[in-house]
Amino acid sequence: CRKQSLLLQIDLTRPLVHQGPFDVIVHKLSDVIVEAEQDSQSQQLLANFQVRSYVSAHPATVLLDPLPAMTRLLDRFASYRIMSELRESLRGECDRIPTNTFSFLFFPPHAVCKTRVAHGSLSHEMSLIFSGGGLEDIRPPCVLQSFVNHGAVLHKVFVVGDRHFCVERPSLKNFPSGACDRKTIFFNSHEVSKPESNSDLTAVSNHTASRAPPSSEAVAALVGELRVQLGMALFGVDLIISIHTHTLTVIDINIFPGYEGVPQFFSSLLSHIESVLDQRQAGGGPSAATTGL
Ligand SMILES: Nc1ncnc2c1ncn2[C@@H]1O[C@H](COP(=O)(O)OP(=O)(O)OP(=O)(O)O)[C@@H](O)[C@H]1O
Ligand SMILES: [Mg+2]
Repeated sequence: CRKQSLLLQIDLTRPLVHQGPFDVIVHKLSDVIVEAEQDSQSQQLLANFQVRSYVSAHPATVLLDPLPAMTRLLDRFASYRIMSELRESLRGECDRIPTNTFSFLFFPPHAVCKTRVAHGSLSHEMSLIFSGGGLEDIRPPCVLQSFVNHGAVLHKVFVVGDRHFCVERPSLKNFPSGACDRKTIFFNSHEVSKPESNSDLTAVSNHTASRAPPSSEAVAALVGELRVQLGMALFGVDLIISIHTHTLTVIDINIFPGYEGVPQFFSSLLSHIESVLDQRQAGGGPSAATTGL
């Protein structure tokens, strides 16, 4: 009967309850949830969707991904907490994942300032500050992350259930370490780390270190741990490798990232859905099924 399954696009202008029944709902509501705080049209879309009440009325429906898990990642405070817990839990297995928590007691050479809200168009407006004086330029609520020189290479890991794929993207270039009086640089993250990005901020000098990819064991350990901690199946992790210490730093965890650069996305998603439905049939129960694991 699975062979006869249908793929339906949900019509957000009609109540979800009139459109099912669904075995699995795959959604990308993160931006709509953030925009609904300001925008009445997005509020209306969410009101129509009513996925929470749909899932409580249909507990066997698998939601990819569950809203509480996903909503947590809309707040960079929460995702940075997850990143630092990750470091603790991987300490034994993988010493290559260092701290990226920021201490206000010691101003690091440079810091990247990001909005607290992690989704929506404003969340990509960032700044790079070079001294304690640069703190005057930041607009709370925000988070500060130590800037790591990483040779202008970003490694984006795309997770689909138990599979993951790694692609390289442009990234911020290296800056000379040490105290300096350089002015704060304001940038939009999409100008530096999209496949087509071509910004002065990503221009690489001849002295850039060679681009060794991250260790596949380290990435697998990291992804495995994150799947458990997040309870999500569709997420991305952005990694950089320090040119000085060669350690990996997690700089970002993304909800349902743009999988355009992953040709295997659709087949991996289908096979993940098959395995979740098989678990459900075998009596895995709704709570196991809705975790998206
Ligand atoms: N700690 C850091 N050290 C060095 N560069 C950083 C750091 N954090 C961010 N960057 C640079 O800024 C870019 C954007 O950062 P980040 O991934 O947090 O933004 P985003 O807007 O959340 O991204 P996404 O498009 O994945 O949603 C990175 O791709 C990288 O080039
Ligand atoms: Mg990112």
